[in-house]
Amino acid sequence: MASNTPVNVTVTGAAGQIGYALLFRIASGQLLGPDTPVKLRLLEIPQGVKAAEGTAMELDDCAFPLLAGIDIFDEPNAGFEGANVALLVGARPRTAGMERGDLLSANGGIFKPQGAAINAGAADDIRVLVVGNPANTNALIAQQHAPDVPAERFTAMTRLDHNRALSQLAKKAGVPVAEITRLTIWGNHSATQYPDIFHAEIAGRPASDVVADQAWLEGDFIPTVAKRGAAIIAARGASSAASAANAAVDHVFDWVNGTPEGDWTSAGIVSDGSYGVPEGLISSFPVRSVGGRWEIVQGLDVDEFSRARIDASVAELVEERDAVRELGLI
Ligand SMILES: NC(=O)C1=CN([C@@H]2O[C@H](COP(=O)(O)OP(=O)(O)OC[C@H]3O[C@@H](n4cnc5c(N)ncnc54)[C@H](O)[C@@H]3O)[C@@H](O)[C@H]2O)C=CC1
Ligand SMILES: O=C([O-])CC(=O)C(=O)O
Repeated sequence: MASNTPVNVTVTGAAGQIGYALLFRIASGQLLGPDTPVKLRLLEIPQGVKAAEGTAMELDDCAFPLLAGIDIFDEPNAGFEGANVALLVGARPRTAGMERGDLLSANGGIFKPQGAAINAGAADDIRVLVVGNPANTNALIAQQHAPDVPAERFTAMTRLDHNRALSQLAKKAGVPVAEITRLTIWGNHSATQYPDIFHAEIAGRPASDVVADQAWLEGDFIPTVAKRGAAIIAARGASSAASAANAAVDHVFDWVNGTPEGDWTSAGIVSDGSYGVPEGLISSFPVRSVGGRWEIVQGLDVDEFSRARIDASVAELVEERDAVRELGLI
């Protein structure tokens, strides 16, 4: 994507806590690389515009050489006009005691008009990352309302789960994060997600040999990663923000620039039926980014232990899809 023409990056929920952690990193060049100028298009609800203006003032004050402009909108058609990258962050965050299912109707309505606006006015090469929860199903709603945009351009963020899993496994194995490859998050960005270490490698050796601790895997690793969002809320009194922004940067950077040779990452992408995930659902898979497109890593053995966990998370995605269908959101 490197060129002198600025890339239009639309960020919804720009005045929120993830927005505040994200915008400065985009403007500094971390989203698209150090040679790509960006124009920011901040989309907020009317009550959020003033705070977004304040953030825009601070962005100005950073004098980022790659920041070619900032515009602020309170209407989706204007916000997504000409967008090359859209980060759909704006949504209602989960508060203590609330499960993602509760959020479906509160947030579903936001993503229908945003999908339609992307369909109407975004650039031909638009890439969409949905961060706002429930991310997979919100991405599905937006995608369903953008029939002229290739479905593969709509993705949901499970990179934060992936990074959390990397960090937990690195701690257990006593190795730097950089030595771990081929981890996978399967399914939904929710407590049913399945962080899978059975294909992961630690310095080139199977992670399950290096760790070889089934009790830790089942009783510690999987629940720690899957419930990390709730643990952060309990500790911080607010949901993950800087780590979520970091994961969004990682996701888009890899999508545009490719995943490292020999490794893969995790992203919620539209299923083509691989690994028994019903076609059309937006589910997390092991993915490589090649030539600017996500590809599902094929041919991995899925044993009974993994199969049951993938199936449980996918079943939740099916339930969410059916629920938003009933609400008339897709
Ligand atoms: N996928 C993931 O890994 C993660 C997802 N999240 C989710 O990200 C979302 C945002 O989180 P925070 O920034 O902490 O929330 P926040 O409440 O601090 O900010 C949300 C912002 O979105 C704005 N907004 C609401 N509706 C909008 C609309 N229709 N158009 C444009 N802007 C709109 C609000 O005015 C607010 O400024 C939440 O849904 C949260 O659950 C959070 C962490 C990780
Ligand atoms: O759990 C939440 O509500 C926020 C979130 O998605 C996460 O931190 O993974």
